[in-house]
Amino acid sequence: MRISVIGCGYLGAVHASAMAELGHQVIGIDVDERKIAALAAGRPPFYEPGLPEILASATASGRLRFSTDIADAADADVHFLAVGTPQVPGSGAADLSYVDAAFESLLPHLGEGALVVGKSTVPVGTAARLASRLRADAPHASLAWNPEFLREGFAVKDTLEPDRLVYGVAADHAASMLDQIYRAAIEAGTPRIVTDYATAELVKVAANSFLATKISFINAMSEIADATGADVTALADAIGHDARIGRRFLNAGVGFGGGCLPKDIRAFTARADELGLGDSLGFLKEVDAINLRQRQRVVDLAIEALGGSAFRKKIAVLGVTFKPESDDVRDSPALDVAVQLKGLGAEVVATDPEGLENARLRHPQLDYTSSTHDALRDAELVVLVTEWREYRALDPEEAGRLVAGRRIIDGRNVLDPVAWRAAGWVYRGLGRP
Ligand SMILES: NC(=O)C1=CN([C@@H]2O[C@H](COP(=O)(O)OP(=O)(O)OC[C@H]3O[C@@H](n4cnc5c(N)ncnc54)[C@H](O)[C@@H]3O)[C@@H](O)[C@H]2O)C=CC1
Ligand SMILES: O=C(O)[C@H]1O[C@H](OP(=O)(O)OP(=O)(O)OC[C@H]2O[C@@H](n3ccc(=O)[nH]c3=O)[C@H](O)[C@@H]2O)[C@H](O)[C@@H](O)[C@@H]1O
Repeated sequence: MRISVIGCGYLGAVHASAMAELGHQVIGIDVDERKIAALAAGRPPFYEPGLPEILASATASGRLRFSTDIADAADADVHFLAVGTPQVPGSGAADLSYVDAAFESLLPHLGEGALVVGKSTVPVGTAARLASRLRADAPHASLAWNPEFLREGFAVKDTLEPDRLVYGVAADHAASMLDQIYRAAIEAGTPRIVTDYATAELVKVAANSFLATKISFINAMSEIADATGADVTALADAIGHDARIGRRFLNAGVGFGGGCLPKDIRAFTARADELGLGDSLGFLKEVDAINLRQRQRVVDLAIEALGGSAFRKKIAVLGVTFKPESDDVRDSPALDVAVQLKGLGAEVVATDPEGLENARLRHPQLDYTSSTHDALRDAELVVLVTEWREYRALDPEEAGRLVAGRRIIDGRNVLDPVAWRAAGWVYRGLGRP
């Protein structure tokens, strides 16, 4: 199939490369010239394990090209829309201006029988609106909504071997075209749900809302655990053995961040409000509030560990990205904690294996180092906020020789409290006695 992918960010660059890996002829389009130049040269503009390999092989084979000119997408049979849908500043609603602009720019280039496939996460009702636009101005083309469930850090595997495929379609031929694209996954047994536009749009935000709720649930339990001396990690293990609950996504800590979960639950709530159904999703506001409270809890624990004030104290912040195996710092709890501590007068030194470039752009006021040792050296407090493997593997004795005070806040509950305390550290996790 000839495919275009419009928007080559975290989602689109991986999707374009993975589609070429499957043997399709792909063109990636983006308005960002630097991004396109890097991708065309076979260099991913962000960190994603596995992407360099498939991008390099696909660009070298000629199956994958990139352009900033949407007219270069005109030959494609299928056009994936993968542009951003960020939060409107000051409101929870999704900003659809990028989707609308990309869609409008594509309209004049749609060939006979072309299929436009939405991948971006959008408020329910968006696909129906774009479909009616197609009927008016490009009736020879049609629309499908095919939400994406990939996780950063596992994006290549999740794209090539998804848990499920969801197609929101208005006609059978759209589903057949998508089947041709995803033939390899379908033949490998990937479940495929063919449904209407509204359901497909809702599946995506419902999935992210459920995941966010699961995390906030366990974080609420961690607050109760802290107040009662219980251990939230043992609690998660115990309830997680019940297959109906499941242990995954029950890790208490500084909470969820990133370019998706936080904005998606807010956009879903805003859409429900528009539909007059605000009460139905009222609990998502609580999910959001619990999540933001976790960041404050980490800051409060830090102050407490420092005897009541962070002023002029050196604090090593381990991690700036919203999760390991990604360089993404969008709505990162780790960076939020670092910024708050800096605001309280602390001398914050943040470190991260992959996220420093993005963090510097967003928060130039912080001090950064790429060396974990330099961050730890003479610190009076260590705050672990992103559980990169190298931080999980820190040796308490070795780290203890670098710091000025053996105090650590484990914002991800990933260290062994017994080992750290045995090495003389004051250890605090969230919901761990
Ligand atoms: N990042 C992720 O893990 C996932 C993201 N999503 C959804 O996918 C969408 C994209 O997310 P990300 O890739 O993370 O965002 P991103 O911000 O990394 O990428 C969006 C890209 O679209 C480009 N763009 C904006 N307007 C354009 C236009 N008119 N024409 C061509 N390109 C244009 C931007 O330059 C940027 O490179 C969002 O709706 C997000 O919720 C869904 C699943 C996973
Ligand atoms: O719509 C999206 O963009 C994507 O959002 C999430 O993927 P992602 O944001 O890459 O990261 P997750 O692995 O879901 O983690 C999200 C956040 O939750 C936090 N988290 C995760 C699990 C957990 O138990 N506890 C916890 O605090 C992570 O640290 C991270 O900050 C979903 O998992 C994907 O299925 C979805 O496609």
